[in-house]
Amino acid sequence: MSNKKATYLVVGGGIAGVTCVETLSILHPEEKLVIITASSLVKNVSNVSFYAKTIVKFDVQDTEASSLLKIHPNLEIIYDSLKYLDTKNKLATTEEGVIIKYDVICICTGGIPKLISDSNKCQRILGIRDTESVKEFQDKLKNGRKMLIVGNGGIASEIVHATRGIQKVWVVKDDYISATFVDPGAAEFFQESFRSKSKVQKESTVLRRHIFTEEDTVVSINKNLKSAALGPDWYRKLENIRNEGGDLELEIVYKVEVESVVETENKDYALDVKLTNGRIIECDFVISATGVEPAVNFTWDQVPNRGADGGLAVNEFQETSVKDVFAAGDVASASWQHAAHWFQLRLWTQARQMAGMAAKAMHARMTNEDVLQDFCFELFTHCTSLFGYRVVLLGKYNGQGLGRDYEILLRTTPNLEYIKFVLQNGRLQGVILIGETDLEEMCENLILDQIDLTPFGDDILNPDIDIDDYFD
Ligand SMILES: Cc1cc2nc3c(=O)[nH]c(=O)nc-3n(C[C@H](O)[C@H](O)[C@H](O)COP(=O)(O)OP(=O)(O)OC[C@H]3O[C@@H](n4cnc5c(N)ncnc54)[C@H](O)[C@@H]3O)c2cc1C
Ligand SMILES: NC(=O)C1=CN([C@@H]2O[C@H](COP(=O)(O)OP(=O)(O)OC[C@H]3O[C@@H](n4cnc5c(N)ncnc54)[C@H](OP(=O)(O)O)[C@@H]3O)[C@@H](O)[C@H]2O)C=CC1
Repeated sequence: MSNKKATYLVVGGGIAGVTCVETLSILHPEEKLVIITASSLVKNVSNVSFYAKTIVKFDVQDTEASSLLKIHPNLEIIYDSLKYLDTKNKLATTEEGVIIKYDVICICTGGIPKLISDSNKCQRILGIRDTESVKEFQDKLKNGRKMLIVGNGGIASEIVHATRGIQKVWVVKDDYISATFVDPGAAEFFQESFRSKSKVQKESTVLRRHIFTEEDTVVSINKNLKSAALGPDWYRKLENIRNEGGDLELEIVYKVEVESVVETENKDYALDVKLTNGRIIECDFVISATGVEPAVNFTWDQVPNRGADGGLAVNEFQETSVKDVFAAGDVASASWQHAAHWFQLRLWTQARQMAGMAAKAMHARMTNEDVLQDFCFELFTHCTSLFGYRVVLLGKYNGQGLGRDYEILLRTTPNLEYIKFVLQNGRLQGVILIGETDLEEMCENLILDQIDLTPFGDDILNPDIDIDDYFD
């Protein structure tokens, strides 16, 4: 057992933990900082590019934790896991018995996959989170003939897009695909592109305005780690597996869930998966891409308040209900009063933004300064790629929380672009941009400034009019 002392203690080597260390190394390099990381590889952000003020795209790689020593002269890395936190005496104890006395601490322990209920009984139900789980998936892909994918968010969409040479049954709760990120129209746009496969073929542009009615579906946004979560482009590791067979059939089963998974003996396939509509699907294995739950995997003298999703409830400065205990990334639950166009989704970008905010607030606590919440929490932004297309989501892109009183303006060109504006009282509330639309900056401004767009009518999305000219 050894005792150590640090002004700042950060727990976790994912994007949140590393960002917190990096920000503190700029703000307070002269103070002692300790990071506890369970893995020698930590996450590193590079090639940061700004599409607009708040719309950021970046690459994420694994890097040796020791590389952090170069940026912070007073950093100590402890390769271990946090076991117990005594917040009254400000003592953190690791699995190996190291005790660290800290002044302020930031918990960045991430999340774990939230799997379907039979997963504890069956080895053939996999979740994807880290490099180890992808290796297991790769092995199953090499030998499998048929997989069932359950879930309708980021991971399921990427797996369906990236895997070849294996039969896929995609089971979704909704009546369209990729519901976490897009609306039924965008889902149809993606499916059209699966069908035609030819993305270069330019077809006629369709522009339409849609008044939201009772019949329409409101798309609701939901809700012992060894290494950090994967991120953009992880699925490229799947692309070369079993591609000799070419594309096999993809079947999408809508509006159902998995009721049970039973391992079979002496049958062609190892699993019988029973769906809530009574159908039984035989397959080799199941991918449960059904979301993430916060990883609060250590004990405390006093447990801070939790959010509805089980995460550590944090205020706008990322502080939990226990003084001097901060939290950021997937483990945190954003419990402040959100700005009109922001909400929480567990994403790289938000892990990075929360951790930067936590570091600033921790520094302010140590130096008795005031701090303001960062501007990035004014607007939800997400840049990603789905089914081979660039996707940018801004604000209330699916009308989240807008009730039934909003309009949708759409412009779509099959295989090229899909643009959706969500308007309320003539003002832009959210946007889905699929393809190379070059509209990110204009949309960001229109949402943040809440300009009344009524005078422009449908011209706001007319491809023959350069709308930027209106605002010059
Ligand atoms: C397959 C996949 C693809 C994704 N793709 C994207 C994407 O394209 N775009 C996007 O924006 N987001 C994506 N995400 C989400 C993104 O990866 C997460 O939101 C982000 O990584 C969360 O970062 P974090 O630092 O909070 O958590 P994590 O990355 O989970 O890091 C937590 C770290 O804490 C460590 N830890 C846990 N418990 C302890 C403990 N007790 N003591 C010490 N250390 C501990 C873990 O080992 C880990 O290193 C993806 C996630 C997955 C799983
Ligand atoms: N490109 C990107 O930005 C990517 C981001 N990620 C991130 O990684 C994390 C994990 O990804 P993922 O697992 O796809 O999580 P997501 O939260 O993206 O999606 C989970 C999906 O599973 C559904 N679901 C939840 N429980 C069940 C159930 N019991 N049966 C059937 N469906 C269910 C959810 O529906 P409902 O919402 O109705 O509960 C939702 O459609 C997320 O934070 C995600 O944002 C992952 C991959 C790519």
